Amino acid sequence: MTAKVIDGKAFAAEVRAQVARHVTRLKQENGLTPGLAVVLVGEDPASEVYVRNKGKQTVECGMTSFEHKLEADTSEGDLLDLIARLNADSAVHGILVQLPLPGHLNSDLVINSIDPAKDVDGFHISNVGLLGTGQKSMVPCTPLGCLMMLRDHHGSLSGLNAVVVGRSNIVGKPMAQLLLGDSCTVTIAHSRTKDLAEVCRRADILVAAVGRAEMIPGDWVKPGATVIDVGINRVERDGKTRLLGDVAYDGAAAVAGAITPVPGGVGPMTIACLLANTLTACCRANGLPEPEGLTA
Ligand SMILES: NC(=O)C1=CN([C@@H]2O[C@H](COP(=O)(O)OP(=O)(O)OC[C@H]3O[C@@H](n4cnc5c(N)ncnc54)[C@H](OP(=O)(O)O)[C@@H]3O)[C@@H](O)[C@H]2O)C=CC1
Ligand SMILES: Nc1nc(=O)c2c([nH]1)NC[C@@H]1CN(c3ccc(C(=O)N[C@@H](CCC(=O)O)C(=O)O)cc3)C=[N+]21
Repeated sequence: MTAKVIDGKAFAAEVRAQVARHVTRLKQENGLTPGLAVVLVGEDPASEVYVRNKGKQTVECGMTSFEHKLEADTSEGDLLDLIARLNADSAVHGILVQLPLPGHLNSDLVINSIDPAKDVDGFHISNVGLLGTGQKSMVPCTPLGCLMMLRDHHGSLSGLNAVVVGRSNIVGKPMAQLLLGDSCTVTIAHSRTKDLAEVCRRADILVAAVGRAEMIPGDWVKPGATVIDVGINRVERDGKTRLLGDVAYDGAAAVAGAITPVPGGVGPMTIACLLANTLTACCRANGLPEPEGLTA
């Protein structure tokens, strides 16, 4: 079997077009322009590329982008002051603080200082709790993008065996919650999991969010399974920097039913979902109906 390639780049372009249509209507009918503030502390080349892409796509969707680049040695107090100003700013509907933060900053404290209604990453403890109890929340962008692609491919996910490799707060855990919400039988695997190969082979849906280039070989994939590769690993090969997923793509694509590539899979969907969340936050803040199909 040769897997169907799930084209995250094309899917993301559709999501952004949908967001842009809603933004046009919000402007015309309600005089509102959704605004997204991105805060980057310190210099990390990969983060800067990501932040620049986000800013560009935010503007292309008709929204306002506010970028705040702070020195690596910014104090926690100064960062919390900035977040307080963004919380109070009615032109800002979404706030994203790029992670990881430099070591001297307490990221839990920083994230939990964001107004949960503006927490478009869905990392605030209130949003985590709401998601875990099946209540309306802000849903983390990467897992939301994965869920959209899975629903599109499968229709219903009910009763499928899903294995999520990785248990981080930003990908693995919220991904597992969303899959459970769609009635999958969910296993969360991690670095202490015994016989990971065997666990993976049971998966109808295999989500890899580890951060180790090509650690999941093709023979861990159940024939016909859907493989979602969240990993973004920069690797030097033949003197060039290449982007590799957590899954050994060629081997997995030979047995899977469907697979997301890296690049061009989950990454573009993450940014599209960030814009969708900003639109959703703007609608909620103004008591307007939420856009359909753009939330979990
Ligand atoms: N495409 C996108 O939009 C995004 C991509 N990413 C990428 O996804 C990947 C994961 O990110 P993130 O969740 O933040 O990473 P973290 O480092 O926070 O978490 C990695 C997880 O993988 C587990 N793990 C590590 N080694 C193994 C192993 N040998 N076997 C099984 N599990 C293992 C860890 O287990 P333990 O808890 O036991 O240590 C941990 O739970 C990275 O490549 C990152 O760049 C991240 C965010 C967005
Ligand atoms: N508060 C916070 N929220 C995040 O969502 C967040 C974060 N911090 N820190 C870093 C990770 C990583 N992440 C990516 C998003 C898009 C691509 C992406 O668009 N990738 C392209 C390739 C881009 C390239 O060429 O480098 C692709 O996969 O096709 C990658 C990675 C979001 N993260």
